[in-house]
Amino acid sequence: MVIEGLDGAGKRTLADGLTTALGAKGASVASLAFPRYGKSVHADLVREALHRGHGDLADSVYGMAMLYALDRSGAADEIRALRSAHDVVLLDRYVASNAAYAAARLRQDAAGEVVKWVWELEVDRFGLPRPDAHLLLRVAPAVAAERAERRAETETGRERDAFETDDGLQRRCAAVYDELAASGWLAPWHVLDGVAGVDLEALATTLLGQ
Ligand SMILES: Nc1ncnc2c1ncn2[C@@H]1O[C@H](COP(=O)(O)OP(=O)(O)O)[C@@H](O)[C@H]1O
Ligand SMILES: Cc1cn([C@H]2C[C@H](O)[C@@H](COP(=O)(O)OP(=O)(O)O)O2)c(=O)[nH]c1=O
Repeated sequence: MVIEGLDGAGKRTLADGLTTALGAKGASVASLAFPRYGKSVHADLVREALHRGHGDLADSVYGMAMLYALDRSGAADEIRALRSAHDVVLLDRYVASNAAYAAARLRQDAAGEVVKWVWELEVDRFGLPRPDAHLLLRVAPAVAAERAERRAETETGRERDAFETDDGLQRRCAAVYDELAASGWLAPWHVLDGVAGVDLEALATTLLGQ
């Protein structure tokens, strides 16, 4: 089960809440967040590039997308193992993040070239496990930006990065996410209203009933 959405949408908060709600129903839950900072060299390079390290690396849409994909590729076996050991595996961001952000950066839509490239690279070539479903935590870009900014003020080590401070990118990314959800890209999508709030108990029941 993959949670997707803009920076600051509340994905980590949802993952924590859902883990508790699923656990209360007796389900065993494992979770993993991408990029795997501190666990994969590719993820650490991403973070450094987003904070202006490594020269002009962050300017390359395909270069950055390749690093995110390599991080996931290194986790493929772990995901498979978690899947066989747990009822639910919750992933905070996955392949669709690459599709949404790369398309938004290149001003393409969900039918564009880079979204196809992401699929060919990560699904066809790297053989990453396909999710059963996506949860799109949908909030207006302005709300996500405000939450990310507040988090940056209160949590150390969470300074907003090059993508998070780019309002235009976040707006275009929201539009691509909506298109990916509407087309059922890679797996079915459930759209959640991240402003009204999510009924965790009802969501846990729905997910376990699938
Ligand atoms: N439903 C919500 N209402 C208000 N604030 C929220 C909500 N969900 C998360 N937040 C806050 O917004 C910030 C970003 O949430 P987080 O879960 O870290 O987002 P993400 O993982 O999508 O970047 C955090 O400070 C969090 O406490
Ligand atoms: C996982 C992933 C993230 N991203 C982007 C989304 C975010 O703007 C950025 C960092 O990921 P994020 O999960 O938001 O990390 P942080 O803990 O720093 O908030 O990387 C991609 O472009 N492709 C991907 O595959």
